[in-house]
Amino acid sequence: MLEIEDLDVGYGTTKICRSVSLTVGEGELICLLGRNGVGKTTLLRGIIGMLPATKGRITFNGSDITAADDYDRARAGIGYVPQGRLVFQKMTVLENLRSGTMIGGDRLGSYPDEVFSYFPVLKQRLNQAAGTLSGGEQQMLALARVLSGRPKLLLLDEPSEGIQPSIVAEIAEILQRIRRERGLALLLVEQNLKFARSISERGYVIEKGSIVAAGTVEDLAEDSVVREHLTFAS
Ligand SMILES: Nc1ncnc2c1ncn2[C@@H]1O[C@H](COP(=O)(O)OP(=O)(O)OP(=O)(O)O)[C@@H](O)[C@H]1O
Repeated sequence: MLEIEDLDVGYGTTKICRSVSLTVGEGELICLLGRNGVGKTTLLRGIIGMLPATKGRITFNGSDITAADDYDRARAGIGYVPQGRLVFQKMTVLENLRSGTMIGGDRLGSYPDEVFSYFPVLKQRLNQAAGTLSGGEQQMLALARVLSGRPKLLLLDEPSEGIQPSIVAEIAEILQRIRRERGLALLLVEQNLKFARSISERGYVIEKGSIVAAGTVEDLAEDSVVREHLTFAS
């Protein structure tokens, strides 16, 4: 579904990601692990079109999208939940959800009821300002908003950051369910190896902007890989 080949991405003349190659198959849950500041977010920004590729190619569902703008990539089915969640704090839960359906082409701003089957807590909070939700609820709202646009591939930037472990486990279960029921593919950026292991089968490790290891999550959880490239033990 997503194929990244030999990609360079950076800010202006500063190259951050170098010769990155990775794939995400249809319905696959893939993790990208790495310590702080190694280029994980930069790579996601390159995939969604916020930053231009200076080398390499991105193919999505058989189409070369390397030069496509961010709007067209979203319309093609790439959803993105940035680090820190970034919901509209002063808008209600309902207004936040409606903003997500714009990308799906539904300009009337309706939202699919099925998102409430995944996140029932949001249905009870529809008229509450998003900024008054707990961190875990805001993460669920950010996920639900993007899912309202019916993406085929979801890019998630450190969804477990700053969220209590029981909610992290709940989010992991919800993501598994969405994958089973909707065939959604996921590229999960994480530092939390335990969370990444709980939902992905395969993944990559990035260090200083380059992929330094790839394999099953069990391979990546080996002591030697963790010691050399990651922060968290399993
Ligand atoms: N807007 C920017 N302009 C210039 N450099 C940036 C910008 N954003 C990030 N960087 C630099 O790019 C490098 C990689 O940052 P990035 O946010 O991609 O790392 P990360 O792996 O996602 O880190 P974290 O886990 O801490 O979020 C860092 O050296 C960072 O300082």
